[in-house]
Amino acid sequence: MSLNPQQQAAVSHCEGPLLVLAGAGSGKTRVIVEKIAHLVGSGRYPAKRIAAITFTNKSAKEMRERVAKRIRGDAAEGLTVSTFHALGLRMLQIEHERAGLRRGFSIFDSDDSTAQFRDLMPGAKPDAIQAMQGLVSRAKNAGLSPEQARALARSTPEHEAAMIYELYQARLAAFNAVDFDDLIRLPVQLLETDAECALAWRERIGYLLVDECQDSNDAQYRLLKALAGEKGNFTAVGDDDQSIYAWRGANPENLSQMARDYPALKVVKLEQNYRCSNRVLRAANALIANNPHEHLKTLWSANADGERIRVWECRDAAHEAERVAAEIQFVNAARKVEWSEFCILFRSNHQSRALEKALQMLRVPYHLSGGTAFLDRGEVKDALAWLRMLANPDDDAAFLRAVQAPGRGVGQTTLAKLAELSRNAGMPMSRAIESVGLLKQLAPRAASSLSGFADLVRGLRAEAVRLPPAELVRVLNERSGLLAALRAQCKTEEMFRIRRGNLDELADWFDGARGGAGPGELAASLALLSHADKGEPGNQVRLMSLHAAKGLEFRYVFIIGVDDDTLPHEASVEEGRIDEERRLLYVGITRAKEQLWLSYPRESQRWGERLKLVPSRFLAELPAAELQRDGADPVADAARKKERADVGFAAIRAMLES
Ligand SMILES: Nc1ncnc2c1ncn2[C@@H]1O[C@H](COP(=O)(O)OP(=O)(O)OP(=O)(O)O)[C@@H](O)[C@H]1O
Ligand SMILES: [Mg+2]
Repeated sequence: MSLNPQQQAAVSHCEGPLLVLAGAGSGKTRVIVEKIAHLVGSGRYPAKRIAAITFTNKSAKEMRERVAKRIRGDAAEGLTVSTFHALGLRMLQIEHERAGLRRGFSIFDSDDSTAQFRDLMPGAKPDAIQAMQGLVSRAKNAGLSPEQARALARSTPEHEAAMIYELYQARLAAFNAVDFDDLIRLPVQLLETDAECALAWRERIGYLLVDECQDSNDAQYRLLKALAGEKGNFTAVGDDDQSIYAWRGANPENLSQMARDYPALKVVKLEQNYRCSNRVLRAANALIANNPHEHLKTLWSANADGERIRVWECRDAAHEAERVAAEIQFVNAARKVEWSEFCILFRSNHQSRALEKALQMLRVPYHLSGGTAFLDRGEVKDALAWLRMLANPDDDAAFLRAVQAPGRGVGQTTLAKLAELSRNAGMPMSRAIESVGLLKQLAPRAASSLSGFADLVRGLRAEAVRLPPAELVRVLNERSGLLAALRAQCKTEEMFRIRRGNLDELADWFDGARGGAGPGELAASLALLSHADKGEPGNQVRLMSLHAAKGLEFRYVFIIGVDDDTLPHEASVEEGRIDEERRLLYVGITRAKEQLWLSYPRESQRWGERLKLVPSRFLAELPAAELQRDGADPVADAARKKERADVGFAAIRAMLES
């Protein structure tokens, strides 16, 4: 597979900033991989001075594997391939002192943050709390410090938000903790204000490559700029038609801002799509042409036309799921296709339920990304809270979770009182319980329970120094009482086996993590793993959301729920964000290499009532010549039916014979 001339130009341009702006499947990610190989191979940069930024941990892993295949031996050693957040975390771990943090600092997940906001806004409704949290997060992603936010505030709500931001940040500092947004904001602030530090990092990272650049937010773009410096030794690749994270603060404008910030920016466009069948590509082109464009980039493909896109109208979601499952089983048997070559995409996670049921019924093996939310499991969160507390005595949020997992007869009133006493004494809660004088002010039963807890924590802290992290997790699960509580909680042995499995998986993960890192650092990097990244799918049909499918490709792709309530999502319609929904479908369609199915239910159940659905408005934007609708071609339908029946019988015969 040789590179085309434009790709070659992108790979060999090594001095100064480069932006590759191109549509789906045109080889942008491939350019990044080849470029890393080129930079290392030509001796311009050793691998340890190169950092490639990807959008998810999953794509980071994939890129690492692709690079390992391209570069032989240990020449790739020390290469950084990570997400913006993981890079920010590493920077903070190295620069913790400059950033005002102590070793072992914690990362607050959004639940931890919400709890803080709730506390700072007593009596406020959940909606108001969520809105405030969003506002503060937006300020952080715009790279503002609390002081800057205050200076910029114009209205009363803005003043209020700036004030809450300041209080929230003070809490984080007291807990020796950062939140996800800080993982980018703090490194940016460091690099922008500390010239010496910036210089050191530019020395450390000589060349930067950023994939999926259209989905970076302002703070991430600033991190890129601060790391790349004025010379701008970077390669960014992106596609404004695939910007699907505006709701999370992504700003595709950064792509044009880049041209203003770097007058020397070289822009390379790629126009050949290597991924999709021609029909799929023509459909995708036609769809996205409905969005406003400065420059419409039309992709072409030398691939075969392929089969027409099937459009299915189904009775309801259950019927839709059954048809999809049956079709997959049919294609798998008839064309000898591996399960892992199929992918089913949906707009919202709840849509996977009907699919799972249908796939289970037909015994089709599948892997659901995101849905299992390993890190959201109560027992895993409990164990992580324990680890956080052991590594960071200042982390009150972790303390509060751990002291109640399992419950030890310490009620909310006592905990509130303890919080107050420790605040007055100027120490974190996990230290306050070491003080006999302080405990005396609590009810005797609770005090004795807390003092027992303090002994337990002291003992485990000693183990934490001694034991390898994975071993620590195992010891912790036993001694903390987490396992025993889990056993008592589970109604069946089977249930206990599954949930205990989650804890084992956590220990395994620590086993596999890079050597030398302490439990605190590991807990921090684990907090960064998005759910979609956990668990290795085998030879299984993939189920995932359209958002999670970005950058991936599959031979056979099904997109379900292409109705006018789901895609475009009704909330987006109300808020006038149709263009982003169209991009989302564009991303979905362009995942397909060989064949694509689009389906929608005629009705759905909502709050116990039947709701009539109409096909998505986007279906009307696809060229009719590329589609094959249900019932539109009776002859073809009949032929397929017969073929399917034959294969069906063959499958049953095979089953009976085996
Ligand atoms: N010059 C080439 N010759 C043959 N195949 C290629 C070439 N360039 C890329 N490909 C293949 O095309 C497919 C799409 O490439 P890649 O994933 O890099 O595209 P992309 O632009 O990153 O897509 P997306 O926008 O979806 O992220 C891959 O299977 C890749 O191996
Ligand atoms: Mg890509």
